Amino acid sequence: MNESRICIALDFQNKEEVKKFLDKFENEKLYVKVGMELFYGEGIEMIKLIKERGHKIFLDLKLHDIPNTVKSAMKQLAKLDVDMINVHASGSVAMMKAAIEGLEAGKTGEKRPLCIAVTCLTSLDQEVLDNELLIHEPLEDVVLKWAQNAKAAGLDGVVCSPLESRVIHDNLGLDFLTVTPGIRLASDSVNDQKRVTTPAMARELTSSYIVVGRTITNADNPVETYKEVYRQFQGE
Ligand SMILES: O=c1ccn([C@@H]2O[C@H](COP(=O)(O)O)[C@@H](O)[C@H]2O)c(=O)[nH]1
Repeated sequence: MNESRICIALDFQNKEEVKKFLDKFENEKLYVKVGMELFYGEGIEMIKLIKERGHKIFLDLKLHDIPNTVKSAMKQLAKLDVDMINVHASGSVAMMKAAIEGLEAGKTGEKRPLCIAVTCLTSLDQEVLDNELLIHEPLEDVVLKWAQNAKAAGLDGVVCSPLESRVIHDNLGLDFLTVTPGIRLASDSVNDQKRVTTPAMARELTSSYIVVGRTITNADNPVETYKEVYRQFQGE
């Protein structure tokens, strides 16, 4: 099975839970996402364990600070040799350029990890932009502008919802990655997400990668649910 465009969010508390989950997939090579919950709990050892098992890793720490701090942090994180890493686009073009400089300075081999920028979190909608963040532009325009900034800074793509994937690809090209959380099967609860689609819709809307957490990790049968997500995203 070609799993590489489906990224499973390993939002677990500790390595025992992760091992139990990964064991269900036996010899399947996965693309997994390690976020704040797991990395703050288990740290670098968790990354090593997942890599030893041969899985690809998106390290989702969403860096957001002044350029100098982000550059130094990325130099350290580059040593972990993960496949993908990220920052917040709202940190500015200067901050995103600094992230790339840090990754280049710290990389262990020829290639640095892919670096992508979070645009508007998939838990936000127009109402939050307008009333809490005082951003009065249409959400899609904000996402596109921040994606343009990310590309100008030399990043490889963005995190957005599948709903903005097509406008980004139309404007910035298909090679510019859209990594899209906010994925739910039709029968799922949306939980705290606001901008969601099914895997089938994400495929139609040109998502480069989909990020899937609770739909798979909370399923009665995570392997079967993963296969269902895979079938939909492949258009089978
Ligand atoms: O805009 C964003 C950025 C990151 N995420 C992360 O993706 C997963 C989604 O989990 P679900 O359980 O499928 O909702 C989670 O780890 C988030 O931190 C996001 O949802 N939206």
